[in-house]
Amino acid sequence: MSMSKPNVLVFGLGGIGGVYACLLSLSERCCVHVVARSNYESVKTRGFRLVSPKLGDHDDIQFAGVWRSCREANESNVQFDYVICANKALLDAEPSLSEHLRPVITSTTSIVLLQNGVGIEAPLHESFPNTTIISAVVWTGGKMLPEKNGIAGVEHFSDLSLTIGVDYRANGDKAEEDAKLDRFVEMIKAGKGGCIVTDDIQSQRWVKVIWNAYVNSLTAAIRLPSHFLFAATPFAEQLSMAILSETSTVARAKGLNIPPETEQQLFDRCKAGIPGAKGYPSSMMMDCIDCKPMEVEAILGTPLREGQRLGIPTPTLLTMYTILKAVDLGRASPDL
Ligand SMILES: NC(=O)C1=CN([C@@H]2O[C@H](COP(=O)(O)OP(=O)(O)OC[C@H]3O[C@@H](n4cnc5c(N)ncnc54)[C@H](OP(=O)(O)O)[C@@H]3O)[C@@H](O)[C@H]2O)C=CC1
Ligand SMILES: CC(C)(CO)C(=O)C(=O)O
Repeated sequence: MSMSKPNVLVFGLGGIGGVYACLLSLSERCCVHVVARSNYESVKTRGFRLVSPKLGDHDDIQFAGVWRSCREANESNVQFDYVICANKALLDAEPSLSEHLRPVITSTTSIVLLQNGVGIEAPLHESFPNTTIISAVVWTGGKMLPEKNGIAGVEHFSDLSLTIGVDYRANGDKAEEDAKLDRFVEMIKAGKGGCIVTDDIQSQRWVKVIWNAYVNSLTAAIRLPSHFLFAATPFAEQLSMAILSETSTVARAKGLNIPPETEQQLFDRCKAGIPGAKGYPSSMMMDCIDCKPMEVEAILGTPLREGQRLGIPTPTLLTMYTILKAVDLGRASPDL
């Protein structure tokens, strides 16, 4: 890696990609390029705007490069030190994430995952065995804004923090991988983003997925925030604990560090809801309402399959997974 400013490519300029592309750009520690899809024309011609209580409001953030695809980004002849994946974690999508990224991955590129879900590193290790994969649990809130005066943008809300670590590759040089992580964390901190660095990113990812398997799946199934579950029937508590306990049991059986109070804490947080709101909404609920692909495989599929592999009964995960896969299929094939 050169000691000049690193080149960063953000793949997916949505809620989270938008916030981190702006944060890194404002840090002035790196050159930020983006691969955008629906907002490509607007970002290319007019720049991007950010609304954030922590980073301030900015109307004209200009990225070093705005590309339609990684292939196009590669044709610019820029070598990327970090490629940040902030698209939805869709493990069954075609083309796969690896296929999208392949043109920009060189021998010095690190991949950074800013995504929910588990089992998302494995296909990348398989495709790019010599590449450092940095994996982050995202606590930041970000949502795409409608265009204002023709300028696309993003709103940052709630936290601005990551729990982040290397998902170490087999036979890799740990010191070298840690140095790549440290350099990335420095850039995020220079941009005023919080980072908690961990040596055990998988345990952290699974704690988050225990929450997502619970809240995201139920709110997507009912297309309403979590308050309506508890208002509808006292059985909602039993269903909640079943999902929380099945996912936690799988994670512990994998040898991960899941504190014993996790299920109760997550249940209490969901039951209490966000002050002044009707419980918790979720990204999967929004995707379901908007008829967009849902992160079913990364949030429910991997825990379900890991449970089956380890001989752990997961009947509730099986139910939620199957129902949401069918909803996803219906969205993808409206004429069926
Ligand atoms: N938003 C949040 O507050 C939080 C999100 N997360 C996680 O972060 C990840 C990102 O979520 P979020 O930012 O909300 O998702 P969004 O749907 O807002 O953004 C994803 C972006 O990726 C773009 N994209 C997808 N495929 C391609 C492609 N082939 N080429 C170019 N761009 C592409 C989409 O483009 P297009 O606009 O065309 O669809 C969209 O702009 C997810 O895993 C989510 O679960 C975690 C915590 C909080
Ligand atoms: C923002 C948050 C934490 C809400 O549960 C989330 O991870 C999601 O919606 O996917």
